[in-house]
Amino acid sequence: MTHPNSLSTPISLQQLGWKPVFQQQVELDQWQDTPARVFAVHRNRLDIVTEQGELSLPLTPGMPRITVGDWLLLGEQAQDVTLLERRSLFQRKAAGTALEAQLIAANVDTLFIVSSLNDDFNLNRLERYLALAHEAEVEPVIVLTKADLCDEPDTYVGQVQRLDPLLMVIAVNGLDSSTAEQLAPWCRSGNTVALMGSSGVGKSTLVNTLLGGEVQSTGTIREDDSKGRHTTTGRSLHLMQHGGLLLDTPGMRELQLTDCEQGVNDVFADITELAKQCRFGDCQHEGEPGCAVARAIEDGTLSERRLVSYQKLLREQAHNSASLAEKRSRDRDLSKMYRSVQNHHRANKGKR
Ligand SMILES: Nc1nc2c(ncn2[C@@H]2O[C@H](COP(=O)(O)OP(=O)(O)OP(=O)(O)O)[C@@H](O)[C@H]2O)c(=O)[nH]1
Ligand SMILES: [Zn+2]
Repeated sequence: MTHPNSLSTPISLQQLGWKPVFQQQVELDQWQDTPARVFAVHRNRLDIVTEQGELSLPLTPGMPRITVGDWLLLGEQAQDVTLLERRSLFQRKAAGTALEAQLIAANVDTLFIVSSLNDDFNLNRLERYLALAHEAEVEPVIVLTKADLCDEPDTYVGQVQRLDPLLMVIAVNGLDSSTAEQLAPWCRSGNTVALMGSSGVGKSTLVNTLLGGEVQSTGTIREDDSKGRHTTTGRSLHLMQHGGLLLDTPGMRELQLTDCEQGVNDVFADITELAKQCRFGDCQHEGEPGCAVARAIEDGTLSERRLVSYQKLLREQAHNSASLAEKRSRDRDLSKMYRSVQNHHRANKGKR
C-alpha cells in the first residue's frame, strides 16, 4: 500500500457506513485487520478510506471483483484483502451466470429516484426505477424536483403515493438549500445514498445542494489531472453536509432491466396478489375468463396503466436477459469456429 493522503478530518468507521452486518463477518483471526471502504475504482488501483485516512490499493490478479462502496478487510500483507459480503448491489447483469455481471455500486442504503415535476413526470418510468431498487435490495425514495416550477406539486405527490402507500415521496426545489433539510433523514451519518434519474431532472443540482457546495466536497477523493489540478473521478463517494455518503456513478444512469423479474414483481405486488385469484394459474390477464386482474380494473381498484406498465417491464427484462444470453452463445459459437479454422490451418501446415 502506498502514500496515505489525509481526509480533511478524521472519519470513523460508522461515518464510513460500517454496520453490524459487516462486523459479524470479521473472523477471529482477522480482528487486527483494517476495515476499508472503497471510494473509487480505477483500472489498476482502488481509492480506499480507513479510519486512518485515504489509501491507494493496487489491484492485483487473484483479488476478488471489487466495486465502489465495497467493504474490505486489509491484513498484514498487501495482498491479504478480504471482500465482505454486500448488503446491496447494483449490477449490470448478464443473464444466466453472475460471472460476467458488471458491478456498479455496492452497499447503497438509499436510492434517490429523481424525477422532475414538469415534462419528465412519468409513473411508468418511476416503476421501472423502483424495480431496479427492489432488485438491488435498496430502499427507494422518490424525489420530485422542480416543485417551484409546478402549480400543484401535491397532486403529483399523491399520484406517486398511490403506487405504494409506504413509499417515501418528497417534492423539492433542488436549487434551494432547505432541500437538504427535507432529505436529511436519508443523508445522516453512516447512510450511503445513490441517485438515479433521466437526464436533466436535476441530479447534479441535487448533488451540489446535498454536498453543500464546494466547502463540503473536500471529503471527495480527488486525483491530479495532467495539469496538476484536482479533478473528481468518475465513480466516487462524497461526504454530504449531513454526514452521509453520496455515491455518484454515471453507471447508475444507464441501468437496464435485466434479470430483474423479482424486482418487477415486488413493485407490482398488488397485481401479483390479484393474479393468485385468477381462474388459470398461468393467466396473462389479457381477456381470459375469470381474470381477477381484469375485474379489479373494471371496478376501479387497479388502473389499466399499471397493468400495462407491469407487462411492459416484465417483457423488457425478459428481452434484455434473452438477448444477452443469445449474444453470449453467438460469441461462443464464433470462437469455436475460429478455433476450428485455426486447427484446420495448423493441420494443413503440418502436412506441408
Ligand atoms: N427551478 C428549478 N430548476 C432546477 C431544479 N433542479 C434542477 N434545476 C435546473 O434544471 C437543469 C438540469 O439540472 P441538472 O442538475 O443538470 O440535471 P441532471 O439530472 O444532473 O442532468 P444530467 O447531467 O444530464 O443527467 C439545470 O438548469 C438546473 O438548474 C429545481 O428544483 N427547480
Ligand atoms: Zn388474470
